[in-house]
Amino acid sequence: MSTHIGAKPGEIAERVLMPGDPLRAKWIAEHYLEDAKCYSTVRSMFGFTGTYQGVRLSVQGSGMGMPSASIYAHELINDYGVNTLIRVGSCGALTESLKLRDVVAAIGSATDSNMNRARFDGLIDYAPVADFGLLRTSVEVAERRGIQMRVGPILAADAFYTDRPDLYDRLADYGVLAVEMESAALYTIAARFKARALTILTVSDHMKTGERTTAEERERTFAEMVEIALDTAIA
Ligand SMILES: O=P(O)(O)O[C@H]1O[C@H](CO)[C@@H](O)[C@H]1O
Ligand SMILES: O=c1cc[nH]c(=O)[nH]1
Repeated sequence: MSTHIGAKPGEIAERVLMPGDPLRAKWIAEHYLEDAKCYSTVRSMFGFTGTYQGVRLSVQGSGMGMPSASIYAHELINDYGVNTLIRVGSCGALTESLKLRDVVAAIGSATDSNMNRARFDGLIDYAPVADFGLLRTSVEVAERRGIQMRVGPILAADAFYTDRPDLYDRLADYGVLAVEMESAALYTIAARFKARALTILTVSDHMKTGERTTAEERERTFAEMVEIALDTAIA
């Protein structure tokens, strides 16, 4: 096992879906994978491997925020040979052009995290971006499935609760669609270790209208996003 994942060598597939919520990982495994086997319960951050349409695939919870997601992305790639990571998460919409439950693919990720500033000695504003091939495939899959998926930049924020909603409005002026808490770290770590990464999100909260989904919906009802991610992962 690695420091935070209790799998034996070979128990994790090369392609992994990564929700923040470990119970969403369980739900995805139970609903979409055949012969799903739980390979890790360390910290209750569940991971499962099974097959989807005959292709071996894993689902691993990553927790909330960039420090947690960084640990799982790092260990999946470096300790288990994972080469494809697709985050399936929830997000807050920053623009009225998005509705609750819309699906968003993150082409790039702005961030207020200090992790990349530290990585580049505060001298470079590194631009974390999605793998182009995965992004293109996800767009094709969404079109094929008749799902309207928005593609654009998002914000990966360190804090869920903000004192500066004015900055969300300013980001929206610059085309940033939504806020979540992991994508910048995921894209950066994947780039560093030559893996492919993509973030697909469902709008669970709306910053402009105040609407929100329930915790149960966040765990279970993001099927369109999950199905796009599964088809993209095995393409
Ligand atoms: O639904 P998940 O994947 O956890 O993603 C979002 O939800 C959490 C906050 O509620 C953060 O992890 C954020 O990125
Ligand atoms: O990070 C997140 C995730 C969902 N909704 C938000 O407002 N923020």
